[in-house]
Amino acid sequence: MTTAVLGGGLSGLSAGYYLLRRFGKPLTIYEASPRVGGWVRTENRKDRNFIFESGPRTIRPVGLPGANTLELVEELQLEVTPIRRSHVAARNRMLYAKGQLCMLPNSPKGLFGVLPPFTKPLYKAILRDLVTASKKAKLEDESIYSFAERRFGKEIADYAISPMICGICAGDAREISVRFLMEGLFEKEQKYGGVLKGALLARFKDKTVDSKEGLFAQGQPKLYAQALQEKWAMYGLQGGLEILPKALRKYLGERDVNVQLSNECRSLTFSSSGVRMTIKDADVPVEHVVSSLPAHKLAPLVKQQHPSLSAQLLDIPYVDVLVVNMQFPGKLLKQDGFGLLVPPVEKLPILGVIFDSCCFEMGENTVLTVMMGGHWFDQWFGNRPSPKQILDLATRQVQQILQIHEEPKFSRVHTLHKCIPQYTVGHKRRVEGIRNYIKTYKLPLSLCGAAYDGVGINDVILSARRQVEAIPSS
Ligand SMILES: Cc1cc2nc3c(=O)[nH]c(=O)nc-3n(C[C@H](O)[C@H](O)[C@H](O)COP(=O)(O)OP(=O)(O)OC[C@H]3O[C@@H](n4cnc5c(N)ncnc54)[C@H](O)[C@@H]3O)c2cc1C
Ligand SMILES: C=CC1=C(C)c2cc3[nH]c(cc4nc(cc5[nH]c(cc1n2)c(C)c5CCC(=O)O)C(CCC(=O)O)=C4C)c(C)c3C=C
Repeated sequence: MTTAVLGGGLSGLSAGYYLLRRFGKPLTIYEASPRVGGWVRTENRKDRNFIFESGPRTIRPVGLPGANTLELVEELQLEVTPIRRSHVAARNRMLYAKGQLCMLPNSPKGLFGVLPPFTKPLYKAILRDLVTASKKAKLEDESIYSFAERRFGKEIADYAISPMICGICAGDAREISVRFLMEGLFEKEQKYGGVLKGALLARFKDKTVDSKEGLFAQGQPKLYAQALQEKWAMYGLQGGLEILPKALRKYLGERDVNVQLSNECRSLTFSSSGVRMTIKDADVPVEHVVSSLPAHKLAPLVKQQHPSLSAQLLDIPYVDVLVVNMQFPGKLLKQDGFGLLVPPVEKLPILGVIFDSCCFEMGENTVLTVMMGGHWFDQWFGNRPSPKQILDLATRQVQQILQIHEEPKFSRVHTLHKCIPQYTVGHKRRVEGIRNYIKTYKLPLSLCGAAYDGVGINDVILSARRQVEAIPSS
């Protein structure tokens, strides 16, 4: 079978890896930009012993998706930097709320005291779940905010769930589907009438990889077993996360997979014998195409032949994020940790700050990443401020929140346009609709990537694997 992949981000490169394993060659990956990696981008200042990440920096070694990524990392022989559960970056997560830095509880003991910004001990929210009946009419979906408010109260929805959603998709919890992060809990609530019961059941699941999934023929990956044994909370890669797409590209190139950079796909035309891709101005036929493109980028490619599919793809919204990396000489943080999130009820112009130099060894540097915009991009940045204005704003916020009064010595401002999809209420149905359309019209097209089956690195790699495994053999 001749196959091609659209997009050389992590999902597209992973699709290439799994396609090579399943169908062999010929195989070509078409990437519009002059580099691989998509949103994964590292600036490694080896000369000064620090790293700036404009996209992701850590991966969670959790469950089947986590094990799957570790299998790939092992195959590519990459060096990981584990962050164990005992590490300060795993233990200390903060909120900036009500004018102060607040440490989130990191042990069951923390549930019994009154920890600002909360005004009641957190165990009371759990009790509330136990005594609150679920809605009489069964729900198919709802926002994660309304679910949390219903089960645990408004304070939890505002100060725990909403900032968490900012730290995963820069989105507004009032719009994001409960199925995005809490599908299991939501379904158990719908079935049993309570989340706690569901949570208890979920604790027994997912500790080990379910061999029934049939993903790992040789047993669970060694690195995953090590991560479980050593209690990793998350991990990075030595040299930064961009090492992963670069290593995938090298692996594929060494096996004669054609990775064509600066080769944008401009349209797709399907027929009974396969699909014709317009790559730049050339017409390229293949039997099957795997698209890892963001949904809004795939939509125009299919619009002429399949306007309804195109419209459904455009129904998946995206948001813009501003990322400001800053380096300061010396150790300046008063409190180490992973970073802080700002609950949207605070109405501040930032979503949060990541303390990169606490997560990873960066010598005598303080490296911070300030993230802004997301769902609230237009509200704060609709007047398109200059990079200098954005840097000044981020620097003032760092001064105010972290009491760091120096100016950063090195900095970078990135505007990430439409970088993260929003799984708004009804997302699961929308994705089913898109895939049903493809099935009904027997289009030789598979969809993977952040638009559909999860926005994290683990999700996009696993989605590539599952989509490749589901391609019918001709
Ligand atoms: C700020 C930020 C922080 C994040 N932090 C984390 C984190 O800590 N942990 C985590 O697990 N995940 C994190 N993520 C999510 C993670 O980065 C993404 O899920 C992942 O990188 C998405 O990969 P992808 O391949 O699906 O998409 P993309 O990276 O968007 O790749 C798609 C590729 O397709 C190319 N393309 C577009 N149009 C065309 C065309 N017509 N023809 C050919 N090529 C085309 C693009 O140039 C791009 O290279 C973060 C994301 C962001 C934005
Ligand atoms: C502490 C501050 C954080 C900020 C600010 C932040 C911004 C931010 N994050 C994403 C996308 C993702 N982040 C993910 C994981 C993740 N993010 C933070 C913290 C901040 N993120 C933490 C502590 C973690 C690890 C999660 C954990 O251990 O519980 C992920 C992956 C989620 C997964 O399923 O593994 C994504 C995706 C964006 C777009 C963003 C911009 C504001």
